Amino acid sequence: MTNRLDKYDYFYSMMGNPLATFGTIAADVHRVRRSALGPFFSTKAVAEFYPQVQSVVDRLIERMELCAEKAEPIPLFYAYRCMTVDIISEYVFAHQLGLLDRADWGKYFYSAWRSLWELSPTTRQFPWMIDVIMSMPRWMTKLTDPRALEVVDMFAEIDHQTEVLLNSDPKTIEAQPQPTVIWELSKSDALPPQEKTLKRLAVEANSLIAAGFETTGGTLTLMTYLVLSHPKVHQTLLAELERAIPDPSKIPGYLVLERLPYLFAVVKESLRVSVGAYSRLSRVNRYEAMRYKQYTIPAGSAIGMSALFVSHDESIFPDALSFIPERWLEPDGSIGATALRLEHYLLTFGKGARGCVGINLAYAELYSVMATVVRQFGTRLELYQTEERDMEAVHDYCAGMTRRPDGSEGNGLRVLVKKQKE
Ligand code: HEM
Repeated sequence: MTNRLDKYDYFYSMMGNPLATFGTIAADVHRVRRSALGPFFSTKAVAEFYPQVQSVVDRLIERMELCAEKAEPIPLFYAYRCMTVDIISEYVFAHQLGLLDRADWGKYFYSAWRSLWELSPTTRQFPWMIDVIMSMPRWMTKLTDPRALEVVDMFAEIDHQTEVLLNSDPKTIEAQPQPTVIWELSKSDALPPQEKTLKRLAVEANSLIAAGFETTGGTLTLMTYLVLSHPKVHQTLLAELERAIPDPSKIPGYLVLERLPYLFAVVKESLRVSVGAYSRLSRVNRYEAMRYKQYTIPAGSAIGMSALFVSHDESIFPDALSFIPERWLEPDGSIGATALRLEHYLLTFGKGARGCVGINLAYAELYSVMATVVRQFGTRLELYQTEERDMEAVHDYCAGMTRRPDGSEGNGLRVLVKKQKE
């Protein structure tokens, strides 16, 4: 069978701009874009960028400490999303969108995005609606839904930052210790000139920020909840981190962290439980018919599968609805053949040519945040008025989404950090 599978344009029309790598429909166009983009998300590239990741995580910790002093609950649902936006925007165009500094923990920003996702089943049927929303004058958008202005303004800000970056002095950009993705793409020999226009690069920047923000923020939210609602897991993880990291202000790089067996198991099991994309990620073979068992699938048919069916398959993950990090480890608690076997069935990042390009960055964030938050706050960290229903994926907007965290449907993840004893 050919591996030239296109994305299914009907399915992706509601969320992917076809100019971006994510939303590219045709396999041959995608191959060119991915080959230019991929190297900036390799293990080596992410390791070079990692100090920036850790510095944003440290800012989160500082803000959490301030809340601890005032005995204020921390809306981690929002805080994690602020952090992931700031990290990915730093990498994409060397300019953080600054959500972590917002007094409201980016609640307004999230609410605007959320409205866009909630519209997505409708815009899939009527894709022209997106263009209508985007081309409305500001006053009309404000009148229709003031929250949508936040999204429209963010798109405009991303276009602006892309332009600022592309007009920067090369010496300033190239003096930075790590590459800046959009800058590097604009200079890439792997892309023809029409792929390096301001318009296309701004769409790519936009798409990278969208792809890297809710996904990683959502996984971190669920993972923190799972750890805190399983006291034995929390204790075991904390004990491992205390042994491996004697000084909590010196968190090692993620390539070191991912070798800590229990942390590794917590991250993998959280990814499995989170599922990622609940929808069937649809593909089309335009070129030839495909065979599945005794069936022939005609060329041009859409096919797809949801990761949910594998991550909840009892024959692979017994007691699949339970959170059991130990299932990833050998009986002696080490990482070995079991992890290798189960990894094959972990579809949260997708697989193959259209699998997640940001997987290494996502892992860097998951390991860094989990190690830092748990090691830093230890047993001072506890859930605050958060219930299982706040974590359930009850909406399928491609990614599974929880109830709105603004009190209208649920409350998201909130934690309390008890004040440090003098
Ligand atoms: C836990 C976090 C993440 C999860 C669960 C996740 C999941 C996925 C999945 C399932 C896909 C395949 C989508 C499809 O087939 O339509 C995908 C693609 C993609 N992801 Fe992620 N992702 C995560 C983090 C990130 C990050 C941090 C970035 C930042 C760059 C990113 C960028 C992308 C891009 C650009 C694609 C499209 C790849 C292509 O078509 O070549 N993701 N992701």
